[in-house]
Amino acid sequence: MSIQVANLGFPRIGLHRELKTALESYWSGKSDAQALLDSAAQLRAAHWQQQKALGVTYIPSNDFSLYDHVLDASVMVGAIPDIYGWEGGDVPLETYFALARGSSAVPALEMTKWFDTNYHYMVPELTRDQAFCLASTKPLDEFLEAKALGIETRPVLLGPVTYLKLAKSKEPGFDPLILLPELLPVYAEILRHLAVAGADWVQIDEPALVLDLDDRSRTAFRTAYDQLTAVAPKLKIMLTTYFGGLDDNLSTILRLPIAGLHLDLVRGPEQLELVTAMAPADLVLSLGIIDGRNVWRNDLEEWAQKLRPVIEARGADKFILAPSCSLLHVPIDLDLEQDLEADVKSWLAFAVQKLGELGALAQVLSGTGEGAQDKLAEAGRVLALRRASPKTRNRQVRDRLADVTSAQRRRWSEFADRWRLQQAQLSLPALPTTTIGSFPQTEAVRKARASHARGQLSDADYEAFLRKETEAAIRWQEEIGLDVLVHGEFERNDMVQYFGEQLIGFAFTKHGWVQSYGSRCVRPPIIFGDVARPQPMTVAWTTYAQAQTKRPVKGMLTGPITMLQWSFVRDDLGRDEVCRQIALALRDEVCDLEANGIGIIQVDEPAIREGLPLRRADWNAYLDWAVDCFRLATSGVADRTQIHTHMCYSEFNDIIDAIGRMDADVISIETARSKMELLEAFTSYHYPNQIGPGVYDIHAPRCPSREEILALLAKAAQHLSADQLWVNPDCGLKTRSWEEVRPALANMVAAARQFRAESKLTAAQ
Ligand SMILES: CN1c2c(nc(N)[nH]c2=O)NC[C@@H]1CNc1ccc(C(=O)N[C@@H](CCC(=O)N[C@@H](CCC(=O)N[C@@H](CCC(=O)O)C(=O)O)C(=O)O)C(=O)O)cc1
Ligand SMILES: N[C@@H](CCS)C(=O)O
Ligand SMILES: [Zn+2]
Repeated sequence: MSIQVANLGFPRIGLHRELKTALESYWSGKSDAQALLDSAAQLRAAHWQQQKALGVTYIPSNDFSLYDHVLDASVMVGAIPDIYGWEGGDVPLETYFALARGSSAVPALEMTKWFDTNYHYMVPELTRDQAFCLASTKPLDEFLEAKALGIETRPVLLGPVTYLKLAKSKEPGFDPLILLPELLPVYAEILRHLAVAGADWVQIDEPALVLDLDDRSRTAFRTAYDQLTAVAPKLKIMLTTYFGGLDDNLSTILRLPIAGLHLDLVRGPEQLELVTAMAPADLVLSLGIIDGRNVWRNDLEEWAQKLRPVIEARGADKFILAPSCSLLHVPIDLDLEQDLEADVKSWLAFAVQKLGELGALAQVLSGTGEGAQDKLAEAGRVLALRRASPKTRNRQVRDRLADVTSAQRRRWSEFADRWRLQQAQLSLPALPTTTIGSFPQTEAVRKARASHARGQLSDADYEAFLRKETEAAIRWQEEIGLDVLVHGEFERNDMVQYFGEQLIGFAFTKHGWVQSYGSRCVRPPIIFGDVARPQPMTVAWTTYAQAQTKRPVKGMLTGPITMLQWSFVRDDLGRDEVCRQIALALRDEVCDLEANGIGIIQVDEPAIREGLPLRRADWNAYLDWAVDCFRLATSGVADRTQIHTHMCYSEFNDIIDAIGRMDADVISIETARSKMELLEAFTSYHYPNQIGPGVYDIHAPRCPSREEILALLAKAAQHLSADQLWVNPDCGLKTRSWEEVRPALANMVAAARQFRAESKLTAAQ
């Protein structure tokens, strides 16, 4: 009996971001719906064929999405809020994209982070009297589409309990989980359709099972799977968990009448022994042994040794090999990368290579396939070379870190004293106005960078272009009367990649795109060695901008935790240690900016909340080192230098104490979208430092009026004292156009002035 390989999800965006191109062309009206649907179908077909060629037995379908799989689940169950005007029947593409991106008439659904990843999903919005119905048969359609191509697939559904746990309601005090009895019949209906169409297995994703669960949630799992397993006795359910171990939820799961259980053995390796000892003899175990969240080549021989006795004891037909989670979170194909250093490249595996690794391991464990054993030996040889490589260690960096003192993680004086000195230096008005850093990354900016990268635009011409953009941005900020200016980040491709490209210990890819949301992608850098900064990274552009104006220009850096969180991190050193190394490199940058006359420096940490471990028991350890790293990066400056930080996409309640301990002089946060609700965490904490609650929702194209901004400022002033407040947008403006940004920021400045005048506030206290 041979061991089979499963995949849980293939990246959707396409090797050359074909989905991005098709979506953006459709949205801009350059192509029609049919062209978009054709491109999507071509991508699905190519991905199924490729997985088949790689020897995957359980190939996923319905893992593809035009925008987001959680949104697809909402559409499948007909959970479409009334404002979108859907009246039943097929959900038009227009409605789907209105939910995803908003339209001139309606805002988009809220978007937030998918567990602890940098992928964003559209939050389901449910009401107490929510009715569900099967509004889309996408899982069935895609199963049949693959079947017509001669490919048997295993459809993927987002599980009903996780779906409800991710959902929100505008009605206070209502927990969407009470809607489970109404939701389950829709899941039952789609399962029946799949069974009739000939599906053998269905993969139902329940990543909520790796979270801390209360008894109600555990009962919900029992209710759901008791019912769903009875729907179509021949359709086997592979209950799929990932992003962590099951721990205290394990016994609940093992009592469910499911046919298969997928375990993330990368995040929860200890589960293997426990589950194989406790699981019913007929339960098929899908072993997630290849990291779907990282890019390192695997030690397959080690896995072979670990798995052999287990497989012998339980029987090969009771196991499937798989990645730990969907491969959505990794780039597609390493073979495309021609510029990576050969040794670093040999240490890596992207989605295609990972499926190849699983195939080789399955063959070795099954005793089939020629040459598979050689592949394992080759992997072992390469990994030994990686372990011995001098590229991964830097004595100076290690020595310097060993010598870090607690004084280096503390500013000289308390905030109140620092603030007095900063105010004497900067003379800012009350409610100072500023922005978060980036200005529109226009087509011209992206084109110039692309031609520069292709060698078609010289260094001198590219720099001249960027100087022109930066200077124009400074002039315009002066004109509209902003108090603290930014240089606009025109030279940056991405707030993490830009720094990764300049630091030692990082590698970066040309084609390693990973979907962040919708058509937007990022190329996470790869941290393979100790991190060091060979030379200043931002001083030239910041000082250039400062030289154009008498007003203060904020230096703009990405913080250590965000650099870590949005990169692929080496797996041979603790994340905390890697983060400390980045913090030291950034500390030097902060000090260099100060030495070059920059009086305000912002160190962005939008990913600090996302990095919070999924289990509460692990929170404090993480927050302690995360705060330490931020302080190490920012405490090397004099009291007169003002340190800002910025956070977005965050609920702050869970981390408010850590935010306090970060001790930034000023923090800007995203609050406009929640109409200042997110500010409550700061109010109840009595946050003592300065704070800029966002007053302009940058996710929507619409321009906020002066009155709207005034109302938000008044609300913020009810939460906090007016002399603590700054006025700024929710986040950077890189995804917006100048046509949208210009009037919005002018209104923001006008609103701040009016608020100051009406409240008789003068200089910041
Ligand atoms: C704040 N956010 C970020 C997150 N993660 C990051 N790593 N960075 C972030 O900023 N996570 C949370 C949020 C997510 N938000 C976003 C917002 C916007 C994007 C985005 O716009 N991504 C761009 C790609 C950005 C980039 O790398 N640009 C490069 C390459 C541009 C490009 O595609 N060039 C073309 C040629 C262009 C031409 O000729 O016109 C090419 O190379 O083929 C650059 O500007 O140089 C996107 O387009 O998806 C992401 C996350
Ligand atoms: N400085 C960055 C922060 C984004 S979270 C920007 O403005 O785009
Ligand atoms: Zn932001």
